[in-house]
Amino acid sequence: MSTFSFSLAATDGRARTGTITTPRGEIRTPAFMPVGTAATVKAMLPESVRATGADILLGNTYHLMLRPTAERIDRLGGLHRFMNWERPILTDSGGFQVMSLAGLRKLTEQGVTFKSHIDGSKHELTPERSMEIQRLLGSDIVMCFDECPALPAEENVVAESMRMSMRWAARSREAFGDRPGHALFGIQQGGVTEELRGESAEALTKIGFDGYAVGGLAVGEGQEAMFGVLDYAPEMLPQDKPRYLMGVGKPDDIVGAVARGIDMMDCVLPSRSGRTGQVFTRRGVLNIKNARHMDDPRPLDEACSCPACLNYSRAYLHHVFRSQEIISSMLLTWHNLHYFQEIMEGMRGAISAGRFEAWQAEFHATRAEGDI
Ligand SMILES: Nc1nc2cc3nc(NCCc4ccc(CCO)cc4)[nH]c3cc2c(=O)[nH]1
Ligand SMILES: [Zn+2]
Repeated sequence: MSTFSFSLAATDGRARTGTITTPRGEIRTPAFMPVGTAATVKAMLPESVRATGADILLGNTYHLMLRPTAERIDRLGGLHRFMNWERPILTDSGGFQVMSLAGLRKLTEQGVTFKSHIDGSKHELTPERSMEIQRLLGSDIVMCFDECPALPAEENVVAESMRMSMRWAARSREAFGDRPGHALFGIQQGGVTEELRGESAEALTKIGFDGYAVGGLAVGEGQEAMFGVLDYAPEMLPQDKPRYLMGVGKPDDIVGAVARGIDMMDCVLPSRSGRTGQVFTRRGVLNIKNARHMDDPRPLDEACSCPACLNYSRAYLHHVFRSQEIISSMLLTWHNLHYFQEIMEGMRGAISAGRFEAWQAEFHATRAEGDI
């Protein structure tokens, strides 16, 4: 079947569970997307990413346009072939990464020009160019080209930025064209101001998209302010389309977002923190570099079935981390991604069974404070 569709299976309060069907496979929601920025989920083989339970991963327009370029990936058969991941890929549109990574940026109504953080070469991103890059990559879910204002920002600055992003959303939609089996997602902006979030949701719904992201969050506002926006923003978006919260987050951010109606999320946290020794478990967070693990024969998490927990002790993981051995990044990343997917699977089951409240209570109860 060469179409893209979303079907809701059950709801429990504001939480939802369902399936996104794409020509490259199904995505079970709520879904967590591992981040594969430079055509790899760092320290993981694609088959290992799949083994953690991921149905879809995220790629980045900004990084791939700079190196190896979208044209080269297209000539080599597209991003799926290039990175040996044949399941769905969502690509971010580049604007956010330009503002957080590139040098010498110039932002106009047309788009943004910038210098590569890799070699200083000059580049331009516009809604039209971002759509072309994501088409060359072969992305299954394409994100509109938007502008995410850095916080803190005055409300009038947020309003003007949001309105430009809405004009760019229309240009993105126009440039995307008609591509059966491929989806284009709009991105809601508006900071932490309910009226602006409503104006953005109205503008996007009028243009019409296959899914809708809540953008402009996880930019330093903190969990309380983020949840405050999520208390109203997701439900401003069409209820029959997937709702994607960009850049989130810690386990308790993810659970709180699903409880407020979010269907998809992505975050570098499990992979990036795995490389710094930070391990997420159902009883809280530990850092394997701490000397207290040096003689500990226990696994990271007695209840975890990932390869790190089945076959290695904390003592070993402490040793290879301290020794800066490559296997350290492999095992800790695998464990963290496995744990994040286990949270998603737990929520999908709980929402289906109408017991999400109880599941949330259990999730919060088992998280000890401090050392575990
Ligand atoms: N197109 C688009 N993309 C986005 C990506 C985002 N990513 C975030 N937050 C990521 C925050 C984040 C950054 C680093 C780490 C690792 C810490 O060790 C964790 C979270 N917010 C975001 C907002 C947008 C947005 O409006 N538009
Ligand atoms: Zn594990």
